[in-house]
Amino acid sequence: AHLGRRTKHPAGIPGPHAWPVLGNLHMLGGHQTPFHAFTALARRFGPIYRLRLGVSRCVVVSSYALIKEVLISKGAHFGGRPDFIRFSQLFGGDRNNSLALCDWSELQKTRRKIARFYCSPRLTSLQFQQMSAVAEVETQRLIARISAHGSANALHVKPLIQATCANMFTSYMCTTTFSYDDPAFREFVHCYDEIFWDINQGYAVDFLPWLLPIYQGHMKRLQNWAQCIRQFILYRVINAHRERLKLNPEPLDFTDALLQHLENDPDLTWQHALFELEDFLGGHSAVGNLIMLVLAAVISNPEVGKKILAEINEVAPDGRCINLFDRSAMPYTEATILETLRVTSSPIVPHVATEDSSIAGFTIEKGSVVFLNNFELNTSAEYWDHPDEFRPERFVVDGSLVKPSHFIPFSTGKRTCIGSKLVQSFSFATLVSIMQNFDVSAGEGSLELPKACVALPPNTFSLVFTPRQAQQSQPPLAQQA
Ligand code: HEM
Repeated sequence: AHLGRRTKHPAGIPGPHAWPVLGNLHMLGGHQTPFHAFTALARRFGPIYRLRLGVSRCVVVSSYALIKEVLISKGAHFGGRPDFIRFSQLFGGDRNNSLALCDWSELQKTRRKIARFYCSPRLTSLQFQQMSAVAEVETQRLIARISAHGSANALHVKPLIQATCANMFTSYMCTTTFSYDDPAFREFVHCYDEIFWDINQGYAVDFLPWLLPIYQGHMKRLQNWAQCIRQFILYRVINAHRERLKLNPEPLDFTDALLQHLENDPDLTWQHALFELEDFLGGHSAVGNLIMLVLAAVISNPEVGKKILAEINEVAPDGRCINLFDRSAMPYTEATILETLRVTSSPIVPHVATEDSSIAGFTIEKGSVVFLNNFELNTSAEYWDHPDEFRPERFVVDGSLVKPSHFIPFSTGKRTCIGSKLVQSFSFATLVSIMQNFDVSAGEGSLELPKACVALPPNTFSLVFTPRQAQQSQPPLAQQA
């Protein structure tokens, strides 16, 4: 009876009746994901409604017009992040150590500025050339490794793809790479994958902090993964950079720039660089998961794979290695990555009102958590033709890639994703080199794409990689490596 009742909020925002203690938390259960619940509630209460999730006062915004109001026109009022305990556990007890989970501050502005220079290089810049070169080297190492496995058995390829992406990130940002066989590196990559999976799950303890005692084991695991990652970054990346910078203060890469900036600021220490690198290098995990999802989508939609292959053969008829400068000539391949982002619909990290404000004329109190329901934006028939179908061509108009303005997989406004260019570049490079070299087919495990989540569990489906006939005239890459 509670569920159907509309009550009047003092501020007038519509929303369901909230139970004592749980608030509306119980309403998120019984749906495939919390975002399915948000969408179902939007059908009843409209594009803005309020919820109370345990201790948190929340607002859910589901239309493009209102999402823009929160992120752009009133971005300055909604730049905070929620105080979920798990967020702090990952960053040494203080979520403000994290770039993605901290509240807005001057430090955050500066960190974003340094990061943007490296993460969003212009096509004509030296950084872009470096990114392309890194992608080429690392994808060739991946191809060699897959070739060495052979096509007789399915391959649990996720750890390998994650290691490739990790090396792309460490090569580009830290001028360092690691062997696939290095046990500490494998553990580092695995810990990130566990964290990425975990952070993409919703837990009641985020909203009911008194449940913490029964989540102790879970929190300890999170801390241990984060600790393992930081040890690796400290001993295998930062120490060498600090030593080299003492001899030559000219910054060679992102890590140098970060260390120099932080060491010149009396309020900051090199530990800030450690947390920052933890955050940035962790981006590789998102890229690796996305590549796995794109491969699953391509296998499940064979006509999509054929069209990507046609682009590959047109751009590189001689089988040469495709690089990032080829991207503009391969709109369908790019569109396949975008379509995967659309259907999986990675949630926008919740925002928090940092002052009293309003949305759609409704008063929003400081401290309210704002959920931006981009799942609705990505899957509603209001915004897309046949939204349930996997159709990359929706992003290709007259042979060019076109993104509708309501498609914001990396969000928009002042807290927009810093890594979107890295994602699009490295996922493109990995996808085309795999498809250029292998016919990829299903192994074991379901290839169904998750909804409202861009993460797959660390132990997920395997795939079969059969070398393409066309490549057989060239020396096998496994022998070249
Ligand atoms: C599949 C890949 C990825 C997707 C779909 C994605 C999407 C997003 C989204 C939706 C946000 C929230 C923006 C907001 O709150 O308004 C975000 C934030 C962020 N992303 Fe990504 N991201 C991806 C990969 C990456 C990578 C590779 C990096 C690494 C460099 C990265 C770095 C960040 C950072 C630092 C933030 C926080 C920015 C801030 O709060 O100021 N992301 N991302």
